[in-house]
Amino acid sequence: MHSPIPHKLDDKHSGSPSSPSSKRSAFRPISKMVSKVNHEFLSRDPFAESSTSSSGKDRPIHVMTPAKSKLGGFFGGSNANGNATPSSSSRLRRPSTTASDVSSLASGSNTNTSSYNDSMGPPPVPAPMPKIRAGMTPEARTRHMPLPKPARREALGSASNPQNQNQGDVRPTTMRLVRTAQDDEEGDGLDVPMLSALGTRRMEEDHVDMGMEELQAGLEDVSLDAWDASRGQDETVLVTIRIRPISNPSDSNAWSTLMDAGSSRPRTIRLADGSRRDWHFDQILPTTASNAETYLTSALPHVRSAMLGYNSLCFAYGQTGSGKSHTMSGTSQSPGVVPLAVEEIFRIIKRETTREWVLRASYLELYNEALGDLLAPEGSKGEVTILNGKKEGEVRINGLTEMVVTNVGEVKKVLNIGEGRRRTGCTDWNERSSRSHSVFRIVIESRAKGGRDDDVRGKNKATRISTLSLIDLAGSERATDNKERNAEGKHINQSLLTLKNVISKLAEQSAKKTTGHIPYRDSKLTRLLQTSLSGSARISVICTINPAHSAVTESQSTLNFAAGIKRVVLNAKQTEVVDPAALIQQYQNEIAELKAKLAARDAEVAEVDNGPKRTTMAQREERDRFQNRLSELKRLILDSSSVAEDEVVERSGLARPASPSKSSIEYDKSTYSLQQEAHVAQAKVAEQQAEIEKLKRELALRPKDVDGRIGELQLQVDQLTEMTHEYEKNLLEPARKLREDVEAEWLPKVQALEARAKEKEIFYKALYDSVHGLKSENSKLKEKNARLESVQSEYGKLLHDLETTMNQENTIPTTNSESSCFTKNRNVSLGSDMGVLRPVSDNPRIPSVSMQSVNRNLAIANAQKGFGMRSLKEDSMFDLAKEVAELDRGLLDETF
Ligand SMILES: Nc1ncnc2c1ncn2[C@@H]1O[C@H](COP(=O)(O)OP(=O)(O)OP(=O)(O)O)[C@@H](O)[C@H]1O
Repeated sequence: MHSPIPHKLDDKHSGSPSSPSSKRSAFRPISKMVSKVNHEFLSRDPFAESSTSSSGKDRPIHVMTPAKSKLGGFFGGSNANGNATPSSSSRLRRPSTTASDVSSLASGSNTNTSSYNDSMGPPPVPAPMPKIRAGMTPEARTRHMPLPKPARREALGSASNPQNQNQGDVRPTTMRLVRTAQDDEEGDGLDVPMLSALGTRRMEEDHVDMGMEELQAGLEDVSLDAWDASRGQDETVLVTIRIRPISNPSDSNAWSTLMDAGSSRPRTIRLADGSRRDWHFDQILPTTASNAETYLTSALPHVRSAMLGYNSLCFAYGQTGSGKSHTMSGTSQSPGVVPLAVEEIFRIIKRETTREWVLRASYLELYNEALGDLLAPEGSKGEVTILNGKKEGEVRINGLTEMVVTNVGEVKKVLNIGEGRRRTGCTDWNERSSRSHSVFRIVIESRAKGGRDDDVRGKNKATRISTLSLIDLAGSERATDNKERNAEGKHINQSLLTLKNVISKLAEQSAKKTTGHIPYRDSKLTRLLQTSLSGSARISVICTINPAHSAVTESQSTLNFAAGIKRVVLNAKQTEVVDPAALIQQYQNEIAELKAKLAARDAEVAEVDNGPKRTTMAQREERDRFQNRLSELKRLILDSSSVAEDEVVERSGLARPASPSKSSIEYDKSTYSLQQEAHVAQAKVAEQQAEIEKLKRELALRPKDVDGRIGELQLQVDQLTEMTHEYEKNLLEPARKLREDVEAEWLPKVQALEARAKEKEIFYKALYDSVHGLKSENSKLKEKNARLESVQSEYGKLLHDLETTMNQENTIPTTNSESSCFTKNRNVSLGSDMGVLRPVSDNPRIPSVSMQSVNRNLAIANAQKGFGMRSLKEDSMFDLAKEVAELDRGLLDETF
């Protein structure tokens, strides 16, 4: 298989061919400039105002000046030399595809079913599945169609009105919103035709026929020119909304879609919560739409347009993680717009038998406001710059590598190289988020085959030159904690914001039919798209939205952008020019020259030597060179026979190596030429055989190498493990020693201190207990003392009372013996002569009554109570005396 031929764009021929042998210009590294960026991407939505202000303006108005409409350049046909003749640029109609489209798209992912049900659970992950046609019955339609709210809507008619009733339906299938005066006052922000003008049905079925079969059938056997002729005049951007499947199973679809009467696909979208704002677009693809369906409805017309000579642009726009890359690139199971478009290109080449083609592909990215060539040769800097084109508003790219491609496999190579170099990163929202805007571009040159000799030399032959640009924009996003992601995010948001501003201004000018300054230069993205956006390309925008409730704000912003770009009017022209700089022209010139040289050489040899056998080695080598170059050039110019039958039929074409291309056989070649060709072919076969053998040998050696390498790596791992152990040992040993020393020195001290502390604690406890005991004893003593005092005072009182009583009664029965005994023992006597009980003492200094003596006397008296000489008062005195004695004794005991 041949590799794509690199072809460098220089600043003289941006988008136009330069000699394949021309040297590549110098490269410089992709700059990683980080400029200050407006963080308010999501909040600053230029459409938020314009959409509300343009309420009721339902038709876009073309305002492009003729000069602008003819712009060429990077996305607008860089080879256009100004002689482009305006063709019947026409209103965009939905095309259909051929039978081969049908078969190729029917592989697995091309389901023919769609879901619009808000309340549905998560849709199935796209996977190969049989094609199901699940159209609604009229009954089902009727069952699911909600009745309009009475205050806002009224059915266009009732079941009794046959005008509003489909055959077989029991309810009207059309309804309309009635615009009330209140609506007009409030302004509902609608920038699209009111539903009243459209007649819509809310779709709640699980699966709806997307009309793919009709679409495909309609394109069958229709030539490109016939298809183009069937299109109308005016053209706007084809705007598709694609709702990705719900990723969180517990979430539900925040959006609902409505089907217009007579349309096979929904065109109106609104929030499922019933809010009044509707957005209206060319088509809305539900969560179940496959990549193939997306491609057929949204990109196929633009691929066809590009093959017809119209510059065409298809890009995906949407919040990060909403499915842009899935839509544009897809997977091997479900290829996206880019691989399907590539297949379509070769399918068309195969079908259009009257034309020949040259294709060249390039791939660039815009990362942090710096352009990078994704196909730049290894080691080169890949410097890419945007320059002004020949005409006002036209831009061209300088320094971009272009590969001449001849089959699907070569394009796959180009894509793989570019994809491999593209920057992606993990964000909070997308594990493999595109961190740059990427532009995959194919320049398509074609012209009619055959013609007069001078035509073959290309003098008078018109060439169609156009560019198909397929763009995967990076997604708008919020700030994160990651610095690098944030810096990238700022640049992404800045460029998308500028894109929004530019679209908003273009839409405004379209509506007002004015011209004015458009800030294309505010970002490289808009500068890159300038030629296309200014009207000279057919544009399709696939706006992807995430149906989650948490993403509603971002989705609304995306829908506003989509509504804005829908209002931009285009005026793309078919570029068919006589351009000597066209690559196909240069190739044809070179082929003609080589043919002439070879013919002259053959004639020379025949004349001199009458046969090829006598030619010199140098002559033979020169001839081989001519012949090889001729073969190579013929290979690069494609026609119907260049595309192998099986190359474009299978949907998985991109996943397998491309088949070798068939070159046309020339029956008028001389025997010598054929011999030479056979010789070259044999040499090539031998060379390839040697290469195969070499590869086989390498392959045979490989397991050993792998084992050896594994062994080496294992050794390294062991060494590293050992090093780690050593390191740990060395690092931990001093710490351990230090700990031991410190412990040895301080442990006894600490223990002694702890023991002392414990002793002190015990001592303090004992002290505390004894103080506590003393305190309590003290308080008891105080109590007893108080009681003693009270007893004493009572005793005194009683004594006093006794004395008083005795004085009054004057009689205490005593005997002489008793009183003498009493007197004798205690120096106290009871003077019987006086008749009163009073202390009697020999010592006149002894007080008359002493506590102790009385006590003793009374005790004695008590002992003598058997004599019966005491009165009642004496008894109580005895008791008291007894008590006092006890107290006395107690006090004495406690004291000692
Ligand atoms: N229609 C869809 N069907 C199935 N899976 C989808 C669909 N859309 C998106 N996805 C999945 O969602 C994830 C994010 O999608 P994708 O990378 O395409 O988002 P993005 O918009 O390109 O994000 P970013 O701007 O961050 O690059 C991927 O795993 C992708 O496979």
